[in-house]
Amino acid sequence: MCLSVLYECEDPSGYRPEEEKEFMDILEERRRSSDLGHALRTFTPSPYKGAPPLSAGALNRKVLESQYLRYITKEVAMETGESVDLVREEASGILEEMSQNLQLGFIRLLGFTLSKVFKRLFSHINVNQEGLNRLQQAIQESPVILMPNHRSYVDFLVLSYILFTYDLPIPVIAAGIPLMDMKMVGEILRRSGAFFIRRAIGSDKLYWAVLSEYVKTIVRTGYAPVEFYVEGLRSRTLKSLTPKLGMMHMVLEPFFKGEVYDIKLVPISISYDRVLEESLLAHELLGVPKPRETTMGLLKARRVLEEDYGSMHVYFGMPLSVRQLTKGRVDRCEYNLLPRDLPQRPSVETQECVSWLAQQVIRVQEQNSILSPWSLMACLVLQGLSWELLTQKTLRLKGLAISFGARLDWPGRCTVMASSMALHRSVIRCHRGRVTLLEEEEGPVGAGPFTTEEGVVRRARAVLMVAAYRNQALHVFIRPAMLALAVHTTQGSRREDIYSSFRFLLDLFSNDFIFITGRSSQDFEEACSLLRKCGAVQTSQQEVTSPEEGQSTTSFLRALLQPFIDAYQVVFSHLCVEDVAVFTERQMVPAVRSLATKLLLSGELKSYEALSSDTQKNVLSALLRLGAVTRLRTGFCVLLLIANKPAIRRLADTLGKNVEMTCPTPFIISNE
Ligand SMILES: CCCCCCCCCCCCCCCC(=O)SCCNC(=O)CCNC(=O)[C@H](O)C(C)(C)COP(=O)(O)OP(=O)(O)OC[C@H]1O[C@@H](n2cnc3c(N)ncnc32)[C@H](O)[C@@H]1OP(=O)(O)O
Ligand SMILES: O=C(CO)COP(=O)(O)O
Repeated sequence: MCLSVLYECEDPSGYRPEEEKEFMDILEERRRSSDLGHALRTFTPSPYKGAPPLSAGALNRKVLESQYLRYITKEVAMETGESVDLVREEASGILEEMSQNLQLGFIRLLGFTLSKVFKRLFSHINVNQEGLNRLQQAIQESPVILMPNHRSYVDFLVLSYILFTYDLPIPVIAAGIPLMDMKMVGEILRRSGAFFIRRAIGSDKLYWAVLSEYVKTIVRTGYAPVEFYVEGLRSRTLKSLTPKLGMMHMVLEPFFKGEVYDIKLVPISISYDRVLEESLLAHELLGVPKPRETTMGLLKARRVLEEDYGSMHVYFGMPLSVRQLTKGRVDRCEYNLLPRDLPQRPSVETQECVSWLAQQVIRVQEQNSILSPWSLMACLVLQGLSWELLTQKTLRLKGLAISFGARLDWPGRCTVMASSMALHRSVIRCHRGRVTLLEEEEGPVGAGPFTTEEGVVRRARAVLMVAAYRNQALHVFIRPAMLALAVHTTQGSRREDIYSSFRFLLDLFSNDFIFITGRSSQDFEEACSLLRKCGAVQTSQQEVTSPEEGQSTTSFLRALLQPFIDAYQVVFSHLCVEDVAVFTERQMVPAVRSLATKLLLSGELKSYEALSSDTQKNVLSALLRLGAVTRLRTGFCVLLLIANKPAIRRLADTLGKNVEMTCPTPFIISNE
C-alpha cells in the first residue's frame, strides 16, 4: 500500500471532527461487558400511550373479525361464487402465513447471537443518541412507522438490536415471503417480529384486504412500531430506489380516516463503510440470479465473519408528523362520505400526497446518511488518478461535499484514506503509485483493453462495486451536477434555457435519482446556490454562466453523470434498431447487455456501468413514464412493450447534444 500521509493530513475543508460526537458506538459497551447479561437484562419499553398488551393471536382475531374484512369476504364470495365460509377460511390461511409472533425469548436469543456477530463484523456501530431520544418520545405520543433505507440484510437485524439495547419497543417488520421459507430461520424471524408479505400482490383482492387490515390494526392499536422498507428491496447500487407505495398507503390510512390523531414517520439512514453483500449485489447487476434465501446458504455464508466491514452508522431522523406534513395537501373529509369500515379507493390527491410523503422520507434518509472517506474516493477513483492526486483531490472533494451539506464520517487519523483503501482491498489497490482496480484472478486492470466477454464481466464487476460506493455520495452532488451539465450543453447563458435543460435532465433521470415531484424550480435554485457558493457558476436574474476558475468543479460534476448518460444512450441505441418493435423487459435487459459488451470490446464505449441491469430497467421505466415506450394491453401474462422510435431518438438527441457518448476520463489505470 502506498501512503501519502502528507497529503492526507492537509485539510483545506475546515471540517470539524467534534461534529462526530453526536454518535455513540453501541459495540463499545458490548466489548466491555457480558453479552449474556445484555441479552437477559430487564426489558421494559414504554409503549404508545401505554397501549395494553395484545397477543399475536388476539391481533389476528381482531383482524379476522373486522367489519372491513367481513365486507370484503362477502364481496369476494359473490364475485367468485365461492361460499363466504370458504373465503373466510382462505383469509384465515393468508393471515396465518403472514402474521408475526413476537416473543421476547427469541429477541433475547438473537440479541445474544448478534452481539457476537456484530463484534466480529464491525469495528463500530454508531448510533445518534439524540435520534433515539426523539424516537422514544414519538413512540409514546403517536403510532410510529420506522422507515429505513435498505442496503443489506444487516439493516433489520441491527435496527431491532439497537431498539432492544435502548429499551425501546421491538418493531414488527414487513418481510418478503422468501425469508419465511428458510428452514427454522423463517420461524425465528417470525418470532422476532417479522410478518411476511408476498412480493407482487397484483390484483388479489382478498390478499390486499387481509394485509391492509393487518397493518392498519397494528397502527390503530399502537401494538408496536411498524418497520418497513419503502424501497421494497436492497438497493444493489447503493442509490436510493423509487419508493413502493402499497405499505405506505396502508400505514397512512388510519390517519386519513381520522382513526388516529397523528402518525410519525421516522426516516432512518443506515450507512456502511463496506456492505456485506457487495460482491453478490454486483453480480446480480450483471445478470447472475440472486441465490435463493436458504438456511444452508446462510450457514455457508459464515465466511463473511472472517472479513472486516469497518464501521456502520445508523441515524434516526427527526420523526415527521403526517398531520403537519399533509396539512393542505389532502382533504380528509372525503373519508366522511362513507362508513370507515368500507373500502374506499384513495383519491388522486391522496395518492399524490402518499407518493410525495414517500419521496420526502427517502430524501431525508439521503440527507442524514453518513458518507465515508471511501465514498468520496470512489467518486474520483472512477475518474482515474494516481494515489497522490487521489488523496489531494479527495481532500478537496471533502471540502466541496461539506459545503454542499454532506454528513461525513472522517476520523481524525492521518491515514484515513489508506485505511479505506485497505478495507476495500478485495477490489482496489495501490500499485506502483497508481490506484488500480483488482479483478478476480487477472490482477490489476490496465494491461490494455479486454478482449473477451469474460474479461469485460470481470472488470464490470469491479467497476460496479466501486461505483456503488460512489453512488452513496451522489445525492449530495446530483443537483449541482445536473446544473453543471445543463450550463455546458445549453447554447448561450439564458437562465430560462438552462433551467429548461436542467428540467429535462431531472425528468429523464428521475428513476435513477430521487427528486421530489413538483420541486424542480427549488432544485434548480438550490443547485445554483451551491455552485455559486463554490465559485463554479455566476448567476443573475437573466443568466447563469460558468467562470474559468470553476471549470475543474463543473467538469468533475459532469463526469459523475457520464456513466448514466452512456448507459441511457446504449439502451436508446438498442431500442432504435430496426428489429426491436415489440419486446419484454426480460428480452431487453440481456440484449442491451450484449450490445454494451460489444461496444466495450470495440472500445466505442468506456462506461462499464452500462452493463448494470438496474440502470437499464430505470431507463425503461423512464421511457414508459415519458411515453416513449408504451404498454401493449394483451391477454398474455407477460407485459409486452412497444418502442416509439422517433420519440426515443428525440430523447437521445437532446441528451446527446454536446455530450460525448463515452466517459471522457475512463477508469484509468496505467501499469507503470
Ligand atoms: C435484539 C436483536 C433482535 C433481532 C431481531 C431481528 C428481527 C428480524 C426480522 C426480520 C425482518 C425481515 C425484513 C426484511 C425486509 C424485506 O423483506 S424488504 C421487502 C418487503 N417489504 C416491502 O416490500 C415493503 C414495501 N413494498 C410495498 O409497499 C409494496 O407495495 C407491496 C405491499 C409489497 C406490494 O407490492 P406490489 O404488489 O408490487 O404492489 P405495488 O407496485 O406497490 O402496487 C401495485 C398496485 O396495487 C395498488 N394497491 C395499493 N394498495 C392497494 C390495496 N389496498 N388494494 C388494492 N390495490 C392496492 C397500487 O396502487 C398499485 O397500483 P398501480 O399504481 O400499479 O396501478
Ligand atoms: O429485501 C429483502 C430482504 O431484506 C429481500 O429482497 P432482495 O433480496 O431483493 O433485496
